[in-house]
This record gives sequence, structure tokens and C-alpha cells, in this order.
Amino acid sequence: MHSEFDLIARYFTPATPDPESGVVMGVGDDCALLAPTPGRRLAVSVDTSVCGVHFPPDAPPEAVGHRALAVSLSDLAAMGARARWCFMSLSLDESEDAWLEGFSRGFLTLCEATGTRLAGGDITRGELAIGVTVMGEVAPEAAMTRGGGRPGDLVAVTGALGGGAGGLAAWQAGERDPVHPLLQRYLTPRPRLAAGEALAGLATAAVDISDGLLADLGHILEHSGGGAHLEPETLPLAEGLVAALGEEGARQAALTGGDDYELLVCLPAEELDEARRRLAALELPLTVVGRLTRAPGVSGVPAAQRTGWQHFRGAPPGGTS
Ligand SMILES: Nc1ncnc2c1ncn2[C@@H]1O[C@H](COP(=O)(O)OP(=O)(O)O)[C@@H](O)[C@H]1O
Ligand SMILES: Cc1ncc(C[n+]2csc(CCOP(=O)(O)OP(=O)(O)O)c2C)c(N)n1
Ligand SMILES: [Mg+2]
Repeated sequence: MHSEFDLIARYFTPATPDPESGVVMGVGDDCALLAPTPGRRLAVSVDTSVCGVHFPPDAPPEAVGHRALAVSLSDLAAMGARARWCFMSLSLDESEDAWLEGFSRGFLTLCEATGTRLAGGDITRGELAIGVTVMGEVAPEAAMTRGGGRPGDLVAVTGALGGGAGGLAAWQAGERDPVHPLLQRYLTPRPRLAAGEALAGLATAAVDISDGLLADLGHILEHSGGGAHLEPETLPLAEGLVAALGEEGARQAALTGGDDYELLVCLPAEELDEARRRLAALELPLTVVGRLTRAPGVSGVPAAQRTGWQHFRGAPPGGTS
């Protein structure tokens, strides 16, 4: 049995100090001391991942670590920010070495890959849950908010959709092949940080797709005003999704499944070629799925399909009512 101090020292203390990281004081003191770049805005976001709600209890620990960070970094991507620092609070029922080793590897490998420095956190005993605060930097005029969309703007998405829900369905059906494309989409989503930075300055508004395309488009409409017309037949569907869920199921997963962590952006039609050119350098497609309209509401998809993930709808996980 390890104390939490042993766990921090063993699993969550970066091996090498990095003067470039801007961490003046990192893991170990009462607070971290960070040195932000002068003239940049700090972009800060937190998301919580709860066992049984955001990932299955038997998910591989590497995936749990990766995913908990990825979903937070995805918010930085949607803002067009460059990731710099993260803080991780971990509530854990048992300090099992094998699990912690995998979890910290998944988490720190994604830190490394995205230039994010773990600068602090908290560990407590309790049901398994991970809260990750991320901090990034963005030029003041470049931040992509949810509120800048204008009627006539194209609505476009990066990558492919529906893989999050398709992967969850595959996991629940017993699929465990780590290279299964849908499982990978669900368990180890890739935050679109480079795409976010590339689109900042071109897009008028952006959001990451965590709750589902329609729900997250709804957030843009709330902030930007107006409505949208969608063309669901243009939705880019994740690899293997139609084979797994059928044509209709695949489209519904892409519209409402959530967990895709792609970016939804609004942009003037004249910026489309440049946006695509920038994303092509990242080998990422940008697909136009509709347009913003002056008239409020969403047209082009049946009202019955317009749901998305909501935490407080239905019974609690494991509950009976
Ligand atoms: N408990 C809370 N206290 C204060 N602000 C919150 C809380 N929960 C969510 N928010 C804020 O509400 C907004 C929407 O949150 P959320 O739907 O979780 O966004 P996202 O999908 O980007 O994670 C964000 O600005 C977030 O910071
Ligand atoms: C075991 C399991 N069941 C269901 C889901 C589906 N799911 C859970 S939360 C969620 C939406 C995203 O999570 P949220 O906490 O709303 O993130 P945010 O929008 O704040 O980024 C989805 C699609 C899942 N990921 N894992
Ligand atoms: Mg959130």
C-alpha cells in the first residue's frame, strides 16, 4: 500500500525539468508557479471523467489516462489555443501499481505528444474519477469562441464522426481488439490541437464535439444567434461505422452520439479552400455539413433525431429509478 506522496513521486512527477515548459515551480509545492508568454491570453478549461459514466470500469488504464487528458485538451483545440500545462485530480479506490503504471503512461505519453506539462494535481481515495484542468495560450485576436458565427457561414467538421458512439457500442458488444478503429476512436480520441491552431483566424466560431454534433452546434447557435441548415447525407462517417451500425444508425451516431472530439467550425465560404489547405498538411479532412441561417432553429434533420448527451437525463449509472 502506497501513501499518496509515494504515488505522486512514483507516477506523476516529470522525470526531467524542462526550462522551456514555463513551469517555474511544478509538482511538489503548495501551488505551481507558471510563466505565461507575455501578450498571450491564457485559455483554461476543466473536464471530469467518471468511471462508468465516461469510460467503462474495465477500460485499459492507458486509455483512461489518455482519454481523461484528451477530452480536456479538446477544449483548448476548440479555442485555437496551444496546450501548455495541465493539472490532474485523481480519486482512486485502490492504489494498484499495475493500474497506476498504465494510467500514468497513457496520461504522460499524451502530455509529451502535445507539449503539455503536468504541473500539479491532487490524489484522494474515493470512486474512480479524474478531473483534468488544462491551460493553453492563444493570441488575443485568434481565440475562436462559440459566439462569432454569422448567417451564411459554412458549418464544417474535422475528421470523421460517430466513432465515439460506435466504439462504445463495440466495447459493450465485447470487442477488445486494441486496433479496432471504432474502439480507438472511443478509448483514445486525438484532440485536434494542431487543427484548432490552424483554423484560428479563419473560423468565426468553433466548438469541440463532445455531446454530439447537434448538441454542440446548439451551443454555437445559443452564442452566435440564428440557426442552421444541415445536410446529413454529407456527414463524414467514421471508418467501419456503417458496417457496425447500418446506414441509419451510423448517421444518428454522427449527429447525436458524442465522444468524437472533432472540431465543428463556422467559416465564411471564401475561407474554405485555405482552411482545407491548412488541414491537408495535417492529413485531416474538413467537411462542410451545412450553413448558418438567419432564421433560428435547425433544419434538414428530423426533430426526432435532435438529441445529444445529457448527464441528468434518465437513471443514474447503476441506479434503479
Ligand atoms: N460547475 C461549474 N461551475 C462553473 N462553470 C461551469 C461549471 N460546469 C460547467 N461550467 C461552464 O459552463 C460552460 C459549458 O460547459 P461544458 O458544457 O462542460 O463545456 P465543454 O463541452 O466545452 O466541456 C463552460 O464555460 C464551463 O466552464
Ligand atoms: C461507459 C460510457 N457510457 C456512456 C458514454 C457516453 N458519454 C458519456 S459523457 C458523454 C458526453 C461528454 O461528456 P461531458 O462530461 O458532457 O463532457 P463535456 O461536454 O463537458 O466536454 C458521452 C457521449 C461514455 N463515454 N462511456
Ligand atoms: Mg465540460
